[in-house]
Amino acid sequence: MHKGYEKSHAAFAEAKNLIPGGVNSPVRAFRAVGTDPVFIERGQGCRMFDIDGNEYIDYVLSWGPLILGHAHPAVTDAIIESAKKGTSFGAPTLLETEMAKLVTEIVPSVEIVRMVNSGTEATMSALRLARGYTKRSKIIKFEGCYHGHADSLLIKAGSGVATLGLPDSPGVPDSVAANTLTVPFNDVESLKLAFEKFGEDIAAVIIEPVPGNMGCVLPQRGYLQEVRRITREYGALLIFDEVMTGFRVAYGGAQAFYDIEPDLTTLGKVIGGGLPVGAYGGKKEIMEMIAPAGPIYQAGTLSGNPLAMIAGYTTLKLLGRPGVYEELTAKSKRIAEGFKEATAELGIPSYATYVGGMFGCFFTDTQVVDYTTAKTSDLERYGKYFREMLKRGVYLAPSQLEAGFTSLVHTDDDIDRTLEASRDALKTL
Ligand SMILES: Cc1ncc(COP(=O)(O)O)c(C=O)c1O
Ligand SMILES: N[C@H](C=O)CCC(=O)O
Repeated sequence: MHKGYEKSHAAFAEAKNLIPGGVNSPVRAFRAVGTDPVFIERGQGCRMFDIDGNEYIDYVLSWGPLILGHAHPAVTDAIIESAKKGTSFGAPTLLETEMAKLVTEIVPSVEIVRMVNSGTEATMSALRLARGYTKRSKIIKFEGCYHGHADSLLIKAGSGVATLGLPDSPGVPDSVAANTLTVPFNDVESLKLAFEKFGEDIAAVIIEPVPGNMGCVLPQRGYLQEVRRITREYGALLIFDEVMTGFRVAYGGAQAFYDIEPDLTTLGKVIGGGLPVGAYGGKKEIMEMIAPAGPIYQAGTLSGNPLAMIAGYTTLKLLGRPGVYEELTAKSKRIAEGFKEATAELGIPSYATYVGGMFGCFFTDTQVVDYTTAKTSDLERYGKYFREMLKRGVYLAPSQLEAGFTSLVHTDDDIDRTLEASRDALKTL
């Protein structure tokens, strides 16, 4: 039985006096879905439990990292054992080399890799590297793609920036913003035009190969190949931001799934197994421009932290078992197709996507291919759907403009219950 949200409401009221907006990352505030956030007490498997005693089947999974579910015993045990030996050394450890070896074996284009502490650090560092390597200033990003909160990437960004309607954040100097060009995703002609005009100045194109920060949007056939061809033609680096798609769309990420070789790759989320980690890697010739091998500076007091490394290493090892990505895909497919089927029966306009362990359920009858089409979704209807699902024990992303995630611990029964809740919730809209 639903136990209400009394304690969560009180906790949020108190938090708002002490933390900006009551949260440590804007997307957690539930602003786009017309309610207060629930405060979480604990997680186990695919379940989360809030402080009022409500239980949820979780499809946010800490925004992607928890592909093995909450508190996976192997990951938790590894963290505890590692913590007993010390929590940080600020000096090299053997595990960092093991981790680098594993990542370079899994991600096809990554020959050498540097660990950082978040996805934001990874993309910010990759851009500095691209600019230093090419000696050019401009970058291209795609409308509705989110690459973390570094200044030059907060232009027409997705995720919380889009949800809160803050397309260009105050505090980013005009001189920085001027070096970021934006084009629509899945639109080859716009990319060509940008290169025809500014080609000599463009250091890099940074792309979410499957954007997951405007809902889950799929690249159209041949699109990523064209992006690769054009960047090569103009001598700009292609950066695949696989912070979300890495180890989630396929073991080797979207680059393995779509068979594209980017010059640089950024990683985060799953690579940390639920602890704060990011990474960037790629061709040795480019990566060796990074200090101390080369002149481009990037550093981190806690980078390569032993707890984060062991959590990530244990997670990646477990993901290497046969059948993992087929299983994740089958689960995402059931969610997306179940949503599509129920909305069709009820005459509600909808569009749904999935790939690997990611899915998107949109309230629009427009095919969602970019940010403009993603925004044709009925955001109010999503808000109501979200609240009805929450009441029925299903925790979805608190914004239509975010992807959903499946894990290895969602069972068929969990998905049956989710689809049942979804059908009930849809009937109330
Ligand atoms: C594709 C992508 N890149 C970068 C980031 C930034 O990562 P972080 O939040 O760890 O800084 C995110 C998520 O936030 C993301 O989804
Ligand atoms: N969409 C973001 C990451 O993928 C959500 C995480 C955050 O900003 O807190």
